[in-house]
Amino acid sequence: MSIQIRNISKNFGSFKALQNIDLTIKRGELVALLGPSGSGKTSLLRIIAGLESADEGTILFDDRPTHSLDANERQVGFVFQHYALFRHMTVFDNVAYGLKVRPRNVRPSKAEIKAKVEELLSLVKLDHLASRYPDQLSGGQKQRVALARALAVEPKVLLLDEPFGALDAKVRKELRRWLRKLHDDFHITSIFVTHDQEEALDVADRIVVMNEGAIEQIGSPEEVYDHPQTPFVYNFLGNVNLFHGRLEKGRLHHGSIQTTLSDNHLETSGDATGYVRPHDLKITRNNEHTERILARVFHVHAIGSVVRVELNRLDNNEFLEAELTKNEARELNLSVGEEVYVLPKQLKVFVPEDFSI
Ligand SMILES: Nc1ncnc2c1ncn2[C@@H]1O[C@H](COP(=O)(O)OP(=O)(O)OP(=O)(O)O)[C@@H](O)[C@H]1O
Repeated sequence: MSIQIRNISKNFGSFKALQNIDLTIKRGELVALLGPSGSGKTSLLRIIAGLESADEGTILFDDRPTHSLDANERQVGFVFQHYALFRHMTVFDNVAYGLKVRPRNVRPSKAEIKAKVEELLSLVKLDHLASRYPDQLSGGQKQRVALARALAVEPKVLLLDEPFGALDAKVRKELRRWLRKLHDDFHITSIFVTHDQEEALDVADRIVVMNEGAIEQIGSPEEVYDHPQTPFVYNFLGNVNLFHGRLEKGRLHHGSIQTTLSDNHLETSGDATGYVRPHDLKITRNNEHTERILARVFHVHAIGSVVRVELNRLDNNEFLEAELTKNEARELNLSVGEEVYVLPKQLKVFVPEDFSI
């Protein structure tokens, strides 16, 4: 099922929770709604689900307005942050529930329900726990039951609201892989809400970045991470170094340095901020480059697959963070306190007239 979200707005009193949201989700896509707390993700999901009504706008499922569809026709499956399993039912009965309560004329036979539930439980690797009750399961296991239960009724759309939010980091990672795999197997059009950028980047086909009730950017994980269109997206998706300065004739003047810009800012002049990802800062001892920034190594964190280097600029005393691979770090062999040169390999400039920085 494809989903079209057209010009959706929602107010709570005078508060604008959603403003003119337009978004098309293709059949079979897995889309993440990503944004900070209060950005409107859950409100949008609830409107798509029909649990909440919009003040303006329309939602279409396969080109049909959802307000003309009753709950059964929508065929939406849900998974919420808090498992919402029936405590007095076994795992098996929880998964079977949606099928058992179907009207008699469309209800599968007992044997068909049993086969379906067993298939789903084996898919989420919980077949050995079918006769347990929710209280006898870990949080991760409960969420897998919730996923199996949502899938049992063969929904056309799967909506997940922070499905792994209450779980610890390791279990979250494992369940992310589950979600991706289930999605690849079933190709159900799915939307999941998260405030965790890593989760969105890891799992989604496309990410919708939300801020203050509006969409900041829509794109593949690579697009939103490598080519943020707004300062907000830069800040929200990963670490970034800011170079506050002035733009003049295609150069950003910051501290005592001028950096020549690759993008089109030749016509603009005035205050501006340069954004550079930590892995786009090159550290060198070579003093030949005219646009180099002199900095002192402040700290080297060598934990994990990347080496993070904190640097203190000597011209304006601001701090920078660079990321090196283990090999680069080994070759450079930096010592805390030594002076080095820093060069931005890629720098994106935003001017405050366009965005509030
Ligand atoms: N029923 C309501 N009445 C009044 N305000 C509401 C209601 N529901 C949501 N809001 C407000 O709308 C804004 C958006 O809420 P929403 O739950 O959609 O955000 P969110 O991005 O999902 O945040 P979180 O990650 O914290 O769940 C918030 O400021 C919230 O306080």
